[in-house]
Amino acid sequence: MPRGRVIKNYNGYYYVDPGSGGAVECRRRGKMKEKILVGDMVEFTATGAQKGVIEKTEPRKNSLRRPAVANIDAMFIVMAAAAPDPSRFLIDQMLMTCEYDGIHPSLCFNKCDLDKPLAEEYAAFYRRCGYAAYPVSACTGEGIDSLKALLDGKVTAFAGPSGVGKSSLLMRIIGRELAVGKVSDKIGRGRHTTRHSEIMKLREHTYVIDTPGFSALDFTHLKEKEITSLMPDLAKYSGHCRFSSCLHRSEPDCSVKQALAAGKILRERYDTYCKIEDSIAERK
Ligand SMILES: Nc1nc2c(ncn2[C@@H]2O[C@H](COP(=O)(O)OP(=O)(O)OP(=O)(O)O)[C@@H](O)[C@H]2O)c(=O)[nH]1
Ligand SMILES: [Zn+2]
Repeated sequence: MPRGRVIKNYNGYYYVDPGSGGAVECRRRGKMKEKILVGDMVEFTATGAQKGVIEKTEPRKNSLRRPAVANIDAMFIVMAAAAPDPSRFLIDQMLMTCEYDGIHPSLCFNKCDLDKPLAEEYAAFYRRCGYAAYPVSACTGEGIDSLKALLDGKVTAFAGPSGVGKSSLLMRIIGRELAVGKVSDKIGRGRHTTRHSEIMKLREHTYVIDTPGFSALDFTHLKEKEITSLMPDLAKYSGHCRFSSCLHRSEPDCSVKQALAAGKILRERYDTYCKIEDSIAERK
């Protein structure tokens, strides 16, 4: 049975990319119970020229909750070096949201043409926390080629707050390379149009996804212990405290506090942890 990747879900149709020959417009088999997400690998029966019926979805390796997309190989959180100014707390929350969905993201600091030293500083900071980070400029094209090289053979999602230049960046990346999908349509869409997650095919085996509506999780429903598990740089130390119930605040022999004092955990990251831990405690 032919298989392919769902690249778009629109008006009850699923558009499935079988790898070559263009997208196949599919309905789902009525008796199918499972939800079909953009990004899912599916098996389908061909029913006509570029038409088919999805019979089955294959197991997912991961999925984002909002927007619901499956099987992401890589994810970039896009922030601007300036205009709007980056907020470490927001960046941390977005990173943690990806980790919660089982995706270890990377970062792009766009608009590096506005403040190169700041973009570099932010990137260096997050590299120290264990995240790949790249200063780029959608305007001047700086850093775009190295970013493009990272996309090869993967499905890469881009997420970020409004105004950071995510659309401009995607436009730069996709440029003339686009093989499938109507990107000018997509990128040119007005601010008030509902945006769907849609996978854009750059070349064989290489796809990018815009993730409109991606926003930070509400962490207050998590257990305090889960918070460190979403921060790999803290998680590395959190299992070694004297008390297994340690919240890494004022407890004695806390290995997180020791790592903080030794500069192995960065102060701003610990501050994020405390801020979220406080919000959980307040909610109780
Ligand atoms: N200086 C500079 N400005 C940029 C760059 N990239 C984008 N911009 C500008 O930033 C503004 C926002 O860019 P968009 O691409 O619309 O940003 P977005 O993140 O897609 O925003 P939403 O559509 O609201 O999600 C526009 O005025 C762009 O011209 C860049 O690399 N440098
Ligand atoms: Zn501790």
